[in-house]
Amino acid sequence: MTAVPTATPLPTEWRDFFALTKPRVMSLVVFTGLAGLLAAPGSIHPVLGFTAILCIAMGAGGAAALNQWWESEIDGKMKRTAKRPLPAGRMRRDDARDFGVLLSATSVFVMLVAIHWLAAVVLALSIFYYAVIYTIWLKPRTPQNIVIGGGAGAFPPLIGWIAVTGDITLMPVLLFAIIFIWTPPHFWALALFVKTDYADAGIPMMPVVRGEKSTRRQVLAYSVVLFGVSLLPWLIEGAGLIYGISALVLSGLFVALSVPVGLRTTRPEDSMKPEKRLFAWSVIYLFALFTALVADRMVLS
Ligand code: HEM
Ligand SMILES: CC(C)=CCC/C(C)=C/CC/C(C)=C/COP(=O)(O)OP(=O)(O)O
Repeated sequence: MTAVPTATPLPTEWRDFFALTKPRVMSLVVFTGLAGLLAAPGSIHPVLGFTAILCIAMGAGGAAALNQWWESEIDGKMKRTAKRPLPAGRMRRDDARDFGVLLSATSVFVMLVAIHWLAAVVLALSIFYYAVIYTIWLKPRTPQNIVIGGGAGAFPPLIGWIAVTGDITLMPVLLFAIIFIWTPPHFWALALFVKTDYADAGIPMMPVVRGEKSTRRQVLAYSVVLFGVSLLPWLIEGAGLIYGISALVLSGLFVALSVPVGLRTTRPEDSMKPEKRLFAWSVIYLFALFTALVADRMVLS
């Protein structure tokens, strides 16, 4: 009897380089970039469209590698991140840096020669924003790191859109705004249940510096603003009814899940369930909202 061949796992080094790109987080980053590209008016040759998305993925992955190169010591102090390739000692720091620089530079270069100069400029800006402005400058200094730094993760739909149209209009700016406003409740929901991790690593995240009560109130406030901002593409008639109704339902649920987070008083015996639920929903929410945007565009055209 012949043995059925089983899939050989990637060699450890390859898996570690892949892990440096934060693949699970970046899947949503790339998805929102794809949604921006598909929702934009006009069309792009599928090969060029694929190239543009590949550039966003490489740029985001390269920036994530640079983020871990810079933070290897801090990552080693937190339970959530201690098993990453650098703090776990499975990779040399210089290799991670070189990998990050190579991916980032290649992504911008290919975007420039194959797609559009403006898409390349905005991609370069977002890599710089995440790797330098957020990681090196803001994150260790201020509890507003997420609010200002959130801009980095909001660029991909804008880049996807520019790849098709070559310019920036109100609609892609609104897509940027949705992710920008979504980021604080997404992250602070998580930070509320890994607060001690950040405190141990000396990172001034909002729950550590301002306390839980203030963070909870801010999560709720941002969620309410997100509700309004997510409806704007529909209100300005940049998207139709499929998007509008989806945004109403999805953002309504976002606010509904933020209420128990926002109004909860802090008691040591409390389980952290509401913030875990909100964090999980934040990820599903963005996938679903951008899917609705694309579905809407497909039906309209
Ligand atoms: C400054 C902005 C952001 C911060 C600080 C942040 C932080 C985090 C952290 C710490 C996690 C936990 C998972 C892990 O350890 O890797 C996480 C998960 C996640 N984030 Fe964010 N995030 C931000 C923005 C974004 C953006 C813009 C996106 C996509 C558009 C995103 C997508 C995700 C996804 C999909 C997960 C779940 C990953 C999983 O299933 O493990 N995040 N985020
Ligand atoms: C195209 C392009 C460059 C996109 C960038 C996308 C981007 C900025 C995503 C931010 C998401 C992210 C992994 C934040 C983690 O914060 P952290 O690094 O503080 O989390 P950690 O504590 O897990 O290291």
